[in-house]
Amino acid sequence: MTYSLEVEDVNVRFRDHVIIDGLTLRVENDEFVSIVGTSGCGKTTLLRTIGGLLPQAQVGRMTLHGTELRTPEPRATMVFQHFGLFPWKTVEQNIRYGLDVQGRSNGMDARVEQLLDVMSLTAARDKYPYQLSGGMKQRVGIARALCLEPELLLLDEPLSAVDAITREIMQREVLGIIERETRTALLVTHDLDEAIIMSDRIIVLGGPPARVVLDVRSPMPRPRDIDSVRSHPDYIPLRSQLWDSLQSGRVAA
Ligand SMILES: Nc1ncnc2c1ncn2[C@@H]1O[C@H](COP(=O)(O)OP(=O)(O)OP(=O)(O)O)[C@@H](O)[C@H]1O
Repeated sequence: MTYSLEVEDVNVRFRDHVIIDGLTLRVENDEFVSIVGTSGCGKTTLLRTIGGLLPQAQVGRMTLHGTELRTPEPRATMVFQHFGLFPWKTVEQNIRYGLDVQGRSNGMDARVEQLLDVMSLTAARDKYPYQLSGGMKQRVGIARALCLEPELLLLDEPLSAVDAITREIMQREVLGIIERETRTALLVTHDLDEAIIMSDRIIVLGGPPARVVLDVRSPMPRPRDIDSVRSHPDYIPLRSQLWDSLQSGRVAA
């Protein structure tokens, strides 16, 4: 088994409040894994720990392709729920930001153009965030993360702040991107349908403290598209299984 990400024995507490207590997680190469769970069970805390954003987290072992992961690194890039765009930078400048910080901008013009094109942002390249819709801002956030060509994409409810129609459009786009770019990805979401549509594997967390209630592999093969997933005979049974696990995680918490 080739694991891309290995996280063993994660422990996080905020003061006396234990949020994660000895959780272990492994993600295979190019696997798209969703983490679902009721509000407050520790999903974002787990993602932030993996992204190196929680210095107080204690982790027995955390590696990406065998190399230790401790602090925020371009190898593991996060896309946040609230975009995190710089209001004074244009779309293109926001996408290039990570490259600029790392001094990697030279020679990356083709990559930036490709992402502008893939994200349907070419016509908006000189616009500022205040001139963009929620869905466009989110595409800029995802393009900025992809521009760094991360080995691991950490997605913290990246589609939660957009309306239902934009959300479905974005789901289709992100699915397409993941299929084309084959990235290992961890997605935190509240949305069971989104988890089923996007994922190779779904982990249901209960808690806090966060613990794995269910770890299930999708019966729907890649390449996936929303319509074929929704009409798949295993869609409803899988959704019921996830829902039951969510309830059991909540009751036992
Ligand atoms: N910086 C912090 N300081 C203190 N407590 C925190 C901090 N961050 C998170 N918590 C607490 O840790 C618990 C888990 O929070 P977390 O954001 O990880 O949950 P979540 O499962 O992502 O929730 P949601 O689905 O509502 O976003 C919550 O009780 C929250 O109040």
